[in-house]
Amino acid sequence: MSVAIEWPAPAKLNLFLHVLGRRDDGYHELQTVFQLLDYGDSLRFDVRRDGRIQRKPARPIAPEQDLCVRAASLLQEASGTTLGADIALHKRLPMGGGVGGGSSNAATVLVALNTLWQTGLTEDELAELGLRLGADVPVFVRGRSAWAEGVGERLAPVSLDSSWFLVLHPGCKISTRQIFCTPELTRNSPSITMSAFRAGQARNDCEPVVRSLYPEVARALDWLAGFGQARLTGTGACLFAEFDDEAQAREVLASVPKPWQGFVARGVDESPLRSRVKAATAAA
Ligand SMILES: C[C@@](CO)(OP(=O)(O)O)[C@H](O)COP(=O)(O)OP(=O)(O)OC[C@H]1O[C@@H](n2ccc(N)nc2=O)[C@H](O)[C@@H]1O
Ligand SMILES: Nc1ncnc2c1ncn2[C@@H]1O[C@H](COP(=O)(O)OP(=O)(O)O)[C@@H](O)[C@H]1O
Repeated sequence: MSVAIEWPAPAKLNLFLHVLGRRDDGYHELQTVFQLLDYGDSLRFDVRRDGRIQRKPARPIAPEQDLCVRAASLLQEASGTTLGADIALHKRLPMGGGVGGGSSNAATVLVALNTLWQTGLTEDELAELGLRLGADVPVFVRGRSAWAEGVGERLAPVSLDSSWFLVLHPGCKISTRQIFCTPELTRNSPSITMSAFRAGQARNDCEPVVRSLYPEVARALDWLAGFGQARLTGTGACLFAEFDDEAQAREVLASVPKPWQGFVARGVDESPLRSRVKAATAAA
């Protein structure tokens, strides 16, 4: 069966990121707001009867590390289906950029193949499978901007007043693990409330560490601060600023110095993936 539909895999921003402590398993307890964007990668699927799972194009990630392939294999195993898939990924998001591209790809694979394979897992079951692939996968499975705690798996949907974002990529790739292993990282931030966040009492605890390890990110943050409040997303390397309208964001994008790159995107409470699944369910 050939299914030519594009399935969106949107990006996220962490509007703030507090590190509250470290768990016995080495993972860190966080508090964050995930802002979903209407911009990201997209995927296409062809269901295979022979049970094989293949990524197209095969590069740049080896199949055993590829989150698309790993997500499909996990769903295959959990559901017992004998079906497979060819997965075509159109990559727009920078990898290791803190915008959650790999996690979002994995979530879209879980949600799309659960539909195409008719495996019938619930959203909770898909989110639980996603968490095994990465801390950021559940928010993309659920497809709602959210207040998050734990390692990012305790999620409460939020309605944000956000409008447009300029997301800037300074060109370096940052390992999340490296930032969380740095001794100087603040690990004892107090827990805050949503109203404190809305009042601006929030920051990204990873920013001082990333600034000192990656001077290019520090330069980009200082440059963007000339146009608005510049913040790091996740553990970087991307940073962002919010604008009242698209035109302002695009004007700043046009002046981004080379070799930095960027994109402009709208903040959304509901992800394009969730909207797509709802539309498909309503039409069925
Ligand atoms: C911190 C965030 C905020 O969104 O950063 P970004 O990766 O988006 O920049 C994420 O939760 C990251 O999620 P994700 O990228 O899925 O991380 P994982 O693959 O699960 O973890 C990579 C490594 O980072 C460390 N890690 C990750 C998350 C966490 N809460 N505590 C940690 O200590 C662990 O060493 C882990 O082995
Ligand atoms: N399909 C994929 N897309 C992006 N990254 C992937 C994918 N599969 C595996 N990865 C790995 O996951 C890591 C984290 O990717 P990504 O989610 O884009 O960044 P971040 O967690 O910083 O937001 C990448 O550095 C890459 O090695």
